[in-house]
Amino acid sequence: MSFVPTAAAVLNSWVRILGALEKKINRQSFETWLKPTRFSHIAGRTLFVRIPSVEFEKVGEKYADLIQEAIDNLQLDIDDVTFQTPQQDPSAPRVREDGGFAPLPSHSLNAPRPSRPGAPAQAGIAAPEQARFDWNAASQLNPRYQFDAFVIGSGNQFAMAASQAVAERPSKAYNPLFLYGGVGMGKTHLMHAIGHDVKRRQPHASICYVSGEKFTNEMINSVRYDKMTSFRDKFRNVDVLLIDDIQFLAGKERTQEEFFHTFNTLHESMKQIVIASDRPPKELADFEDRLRSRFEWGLIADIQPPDLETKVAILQKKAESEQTQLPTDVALFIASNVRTNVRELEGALVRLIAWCSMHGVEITMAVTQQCLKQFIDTQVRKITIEAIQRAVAEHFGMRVAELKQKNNSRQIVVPRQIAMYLAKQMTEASLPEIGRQFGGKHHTTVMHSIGKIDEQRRTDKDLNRTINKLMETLN
Ligand SMILES: Nc1ncnc2c1ncn2[C@@H]1O[C@H](COP(=O)(O)OP(=O)(O)OP(=O)(O)O)[C@@H](O)[C@H]1O
Repeated sequence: MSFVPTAAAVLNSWVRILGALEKKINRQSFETWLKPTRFSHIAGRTLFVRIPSVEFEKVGEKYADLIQEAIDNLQLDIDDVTFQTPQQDPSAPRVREDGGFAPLPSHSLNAPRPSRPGAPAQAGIAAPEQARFDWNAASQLNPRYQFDAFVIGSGNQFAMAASQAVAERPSKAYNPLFLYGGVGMGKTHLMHAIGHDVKRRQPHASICYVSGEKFTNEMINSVRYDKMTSFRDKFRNVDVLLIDDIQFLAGKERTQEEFFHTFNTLHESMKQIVIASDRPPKELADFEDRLRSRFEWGLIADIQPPDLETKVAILQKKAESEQTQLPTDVALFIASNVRTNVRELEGALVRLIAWCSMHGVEITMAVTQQCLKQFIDTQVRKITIEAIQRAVAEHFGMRVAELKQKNNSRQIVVPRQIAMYLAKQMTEASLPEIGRQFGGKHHTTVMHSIGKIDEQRRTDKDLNRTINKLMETLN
């Protein structure tokens, strides 16, 4: 079997190159030109490195020979190294001159603002004596969701770095931090990890983790039983508010209104807010603009599905925490057969471990294939054009029938083209068949739509993200 590099090995490639360069370059040059650079991602055999500003572009030229030498010596599978500023790679965090990350908007969003009447005047973490809801006693934090249990891969390293920065400097690094990504990608894990980490550094901090659904239900009950004062007191007096699945608030005007004030109070008193969602702020349909725009005040970090190496590393880490020996070929087999959802990946492993312990057998490839057969078979179930249409319509907040109409307004055309593209990618339907299922479109129209999305996807990051997300949902 060929060697599969671990996620850590892939991720650390730039760190390892830097390690080699550090030995060859004088200290001052290294500190000035190389230390502020960061690994960004790897695409194919190109390593992308983030640089704080265009001045750093010359790093590539200046140290080209030494970089190449390091790549050769370290036997890395890299043909090219590209240096990009955050502007060239807008999904990346900005890097300050001191090497830390700065918020995307250039003006400081974390500067103290005048307090609103009634808002706690003091910034930072308040003293423990303050009368408030006891979030410690009610702790919602899962002890397993810690930073060191989180496996870093190219799809989540940005979100991880941002979460760690927030945990280290609550309300000063990025406020709010908005994490988004598909189902089971680790958003909740990162939020809890932030909570644990803040708590470790500042034991008196009150950390509130709440889902959008729970926030809504508590609010409804408080209205019903005339307890709005204590509801407000509870959520507006925390040091760190971690609110998960914010998309649940879609269309719930009163809850949004309440959350808007909670957000303002906390932000103005320099308390940290972390929000998780299944989509970026601008795709949150049925949300008030004033809320959506606030979500964009700090830093937005997405989590992309894990690649194969990351999936293998996650499995190995989970097996380790269960004190189970997981052979590499088995880890690879599970990682390649279970699609992108980490929760399902874990589910497969838990099932395998339980099965082997019940039958008193070692984990081998044969046993794994037998035990996970049904699990894997359901994974490869067929995806239909109807399912694609439903997913696309739901994502864009429209009706399936609209995708099939003769309406050529932009709001309809783009989702329709995306749906046709997905139909081609994810089903075996022919172009005429796809055309038929979209209200009788000619196959050349279908071909044109697919070509258009295929091309745009390469340059339009948001579109690419939307497509990845839809594929993930459908899988
Ligand atoms: N990179 C990772 N390393 C280790 N475990 C991970 C990673 N990503 C996800 N997990 C694990 O996968 C499971 C699902 O993650 P989590 O609940 O955080 O996902 P989510 O993005 O919040 O999903 P949802 O949108 O369904 O709430 C958790 O057990 C989590 O620990």
